[in-house]
Amino acid sequence: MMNYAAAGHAAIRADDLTVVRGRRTVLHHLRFTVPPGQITGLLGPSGCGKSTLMRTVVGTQARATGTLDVLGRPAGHATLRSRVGYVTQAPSVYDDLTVRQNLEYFAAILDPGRAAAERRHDHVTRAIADVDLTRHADALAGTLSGGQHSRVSLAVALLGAPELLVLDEPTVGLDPVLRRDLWNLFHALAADRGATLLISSHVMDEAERCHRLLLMREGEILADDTPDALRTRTGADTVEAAFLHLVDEAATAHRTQEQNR
Ligand SMILES: Nc1ncnc2c1ncn2[C@@H]1O[C@H](COP(=O)(O)OP(=O)(O)OP(=O)(O)O)[C@@H](O)[C@H]1O
Repeated sequence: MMNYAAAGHAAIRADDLTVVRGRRTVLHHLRFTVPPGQITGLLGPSGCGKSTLMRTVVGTQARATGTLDVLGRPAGHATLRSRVGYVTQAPSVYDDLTVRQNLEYFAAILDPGRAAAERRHDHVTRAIADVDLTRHADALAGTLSGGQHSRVSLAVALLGAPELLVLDEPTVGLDPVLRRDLWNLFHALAADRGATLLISSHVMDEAERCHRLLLMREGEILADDTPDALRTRTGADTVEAAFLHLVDEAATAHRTQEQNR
């Protein structure tokens, strides 16, 4: 896993990325990079295009134009399947299987065949331990609490030790203790395994926990920077205040442009 990060390439590189859904252009000519081995937060209000961008990164979004390279390959390339883990907002965990059975099921899809049985067993055991569900490994997923349930989805994404983890609002609905524990896990994955994490949230205080931020609004990227640099640049105390400052700045620039036409 460390090789890609060590080579110093961007984990994700977008240039002129545009995505159309239905009749609407949802992402407009995006250009950004996501560095390897770090946590990049994708933040912005509901409906700004975060999930669409994540779907495009993992290759499940149709009608994307421009360039989008993921771990050095075009997004959605077959070889990325085991290198990218993805947790959606609507996780696909089977409630009538135990935690371990769920993981075994997905591990068998990812790494099939009898010869891989031992490796699969190790990956499953490790993924369950990573999300701190070892004590619940034999519980039916349907009997778990909301927080435990979302950690099963995360464990599925961790199978096979992916180099890039794309997590769509992983902490939504979790209590503060679980949120903190999950963020600690995200940091450990980046620091100890060199994983790259792209994590969306519309909770601005989570921004402070990221190494870098992509701030989005209405399908555009308002800023691509570190939390510190954003606060310094805008003279704001918090990332939330910095975001609001950038929104106002963009609105003023837009009005000026319109007037000069
Ligand atoms: N299937 C679709 N057809 C047309 N437009 C869509 C479709 N799905 C989403 N959209 C639109 O695309 C825009 C971006 O949606 P997206 O789900 O990416 O936003 P988001 O930032 O992830 O929102 P949230 O934080 O609420 O999940 C929204 O305006 C939404 O209405």
